[in-house]
Amino acid sequence: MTLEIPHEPHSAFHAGEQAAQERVGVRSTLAHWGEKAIRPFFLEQHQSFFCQLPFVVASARDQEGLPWLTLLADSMGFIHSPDNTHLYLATHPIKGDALEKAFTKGAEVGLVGIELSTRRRNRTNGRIEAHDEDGITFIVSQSYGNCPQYISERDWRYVDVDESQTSVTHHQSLTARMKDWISSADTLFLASGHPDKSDPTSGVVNKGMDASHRGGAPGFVTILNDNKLVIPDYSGNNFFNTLGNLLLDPSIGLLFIDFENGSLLQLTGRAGIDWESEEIQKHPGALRLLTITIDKIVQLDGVLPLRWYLPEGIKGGLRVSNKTVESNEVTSFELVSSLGEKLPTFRAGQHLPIQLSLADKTPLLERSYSLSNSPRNDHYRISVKRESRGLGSSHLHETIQVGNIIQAKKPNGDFLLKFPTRPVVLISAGIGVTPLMSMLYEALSFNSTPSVHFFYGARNGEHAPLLTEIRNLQEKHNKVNLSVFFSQPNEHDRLNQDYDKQGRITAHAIQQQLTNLDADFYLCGPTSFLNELISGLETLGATKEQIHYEHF
Ligand SMILES: NC(=O)C1=CN([C@@H]2O[C@H](COP(=O)(O)OP(=O)(O)OC[C@H]3O[C@@H](n4cnc5c(N)ncnc54)[C@H](OP(=O)(O)O)[C@@H]3O)[C@@H](O)[C@H]2O)C=CC1
Repeated sequence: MTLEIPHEPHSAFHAGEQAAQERVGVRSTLAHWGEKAIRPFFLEQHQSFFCQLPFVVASARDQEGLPWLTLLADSMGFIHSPDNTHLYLATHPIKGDALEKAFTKGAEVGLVGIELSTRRRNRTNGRIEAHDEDGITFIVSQSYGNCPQYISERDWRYVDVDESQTSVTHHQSLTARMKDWISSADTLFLASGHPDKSDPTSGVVNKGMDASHRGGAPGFVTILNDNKLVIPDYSGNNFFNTLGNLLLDPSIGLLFIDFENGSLLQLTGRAGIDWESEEIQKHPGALRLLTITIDKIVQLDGVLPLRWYLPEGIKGGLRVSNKTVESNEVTSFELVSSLGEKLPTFRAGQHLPIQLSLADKTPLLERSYSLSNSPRNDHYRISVKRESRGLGSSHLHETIQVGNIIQAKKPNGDFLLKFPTRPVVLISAGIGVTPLMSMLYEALSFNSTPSVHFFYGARNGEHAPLLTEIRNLQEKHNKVNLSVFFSQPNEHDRLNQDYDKQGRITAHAIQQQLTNLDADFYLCGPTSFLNELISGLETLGATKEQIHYEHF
C-alpha cells in the first residue's frame, strides 16, 4: 500500500503508524515522545515486571503468514531475563494451538505482559533468537509501558490442568458458545504486524508484530453475524501501533480468554477501519471502529493452568460526602465508606478505580482517577475534568450528587513519591495537577523534605483547579515555593498576584527558579508537556533517576 504522506524513516514509528497519527493530528507530538517512551532494551522495572508474571500474551504469524495470538502460561518464574535485551520463556504453546509451530528462530513476536490484579501492563516487540525443547529466547526491538486504562482488574490462582477436560477444535465461523463468550467479554487482545519482515541486521526496529490489549464494559464487542465483529477503538496512547499496522496490512488476530474456565478463543481475519462514519456514535465513547471479518477460529478449552476471578471491591461502596466545583471544567468528589468503615490506605500519586452505573441494565463503566487529597485523610478525593466525549466524567459531573454510592476498588498505581531526602519539584499542567496535589501533602508530612517547588501550569484563572488549595498550603508551610504559569491569561488575571509568568512551563524557567538541580522531579500533564519537560531537564543535566512521571 502506498501512503499519501511522506514519513520519517528513522522514527520509532513506521509509515503506517505515522499515517494514522497524522490523520488524527498527533504525529509531531508523538515523534519525540516515541524516542523517549519506546526503548530498544528493557528498563530494570520492565525486566522484573515480566519475570514475576504467571502468563504473557504473544502474537506471531503461523506458517501461512496469518497473525494469531496465544497466551503462554507456566509456573511462577517461567520467564527470566538474563540481560536487559532478552527474555527466556520456559514454555511452549500447547498442541493444536494456532501458534503451535510459530515460535521458531527469527520469528517476529509481540508480547504484552499484563498483571490483571494491579492493572499494570507493558509491551514489547522483537523476535525469537533461539528455541529449544524447554522454551524460547526472545530478543527485544521495542519495549514500552502502557497505562492501566480499560483494564478490568482480576485476581488469579493456579490450577492443575485436567487433560481429560481439555479439547482443541477448529472452526470457520462463530458458534453459539463463542457468541456468548464474545458478547460478555470485557477484555481481548489484538495481533497485527508490519507486512515486511524486519531484517535483524538493518537496525530498523519498528516493523515486527504487535500484541495489544483492548478492554471495555462487558459486551463492548458487537457481533454482526457468524463471521463479523465490530470493536470500538477508544482514546489511548495515540501511538496507533495496531491501526498503523492495519493501514499497511489488514490481517489481524484476536484472542478472547474465558477467565473462569481457563479457555482460549483464537481468531484470525481481516480488519477495516471506520475513522469517521455516523456508525461510531452508536458505540458510546468510541472514536473509531474496527470491523473484523473472521477467516479461521481455534478454540482451546480448559487448557490454561490459571483461573481468574473478579476481586472484591471496597465493601458497600463509597458514599459521595462532598462535591466541589474547582474550576470551569473540574469538580472534586470526596468519598467515604458507605458503611462508616476505615478506608484502605493509599499513597500519593495512586489512582482510584471506580465503577459507574450509567443506566439500569447497561454494563458498569470502569474508570480510574488520580486521588488528589492527602493520604492522611480519612476520605478519598478525586478531581475530575469534564471531557467533551467522556462518558465517565460527564456522568460524574451531571448525575452524581452528595449521598450517592459509587462502587470502587482499592487505590493502586506505581507513580509514587519517593521518601524525600532532597528537594521535591512538582511540575503540573492542566488536570495533571491531581496526583501532584496529593504528593504535595505527602511531601509536607515528612520532616525530611528540605523544600517543595511547585510549578503549576494552567490556561488561565478560570481553568486553574486546586490552585487556591496549593496557595493555602504555601501560606502555612514556608518549605513550599509556588510558581504559577498561565499560558493564556484572560483580562481579569493579574500578573504577580494571580499568576507569576505568562506562557507555558519550560525547563529553562524551572532552572531559573531552582538554585541547583539536585532534586527529584515529578511531572504530570499532556504528552507534549512531558516530552518537552523531560528532554529539557535532561539537557540541563538531570538524570533519568531524578525524573518521575506517568503517562496516562
Ligand atoms: N495520573 C496521571 O497520569 C494523570 C495524567 N493526566 C494527564 O494530564 C493531561 C492534562 O490535560 P489537560 O488538563 O486536558 O491539559 P490542557 O490541554 O488543558 O493544558 C493544560 C495546560 O498545559 C499547557 N501545556 C500544554 N502542552 C504543554 C507543553 N508542551 N509544555 C508546557 N505546557 C503545556 C497548556 O498550555 P496551552 O494553553 O498553551 O495549550 C495549558 O496551560 C491529560 O492529558 C491527562 O492524560 C491528568 C491527570 C492524571
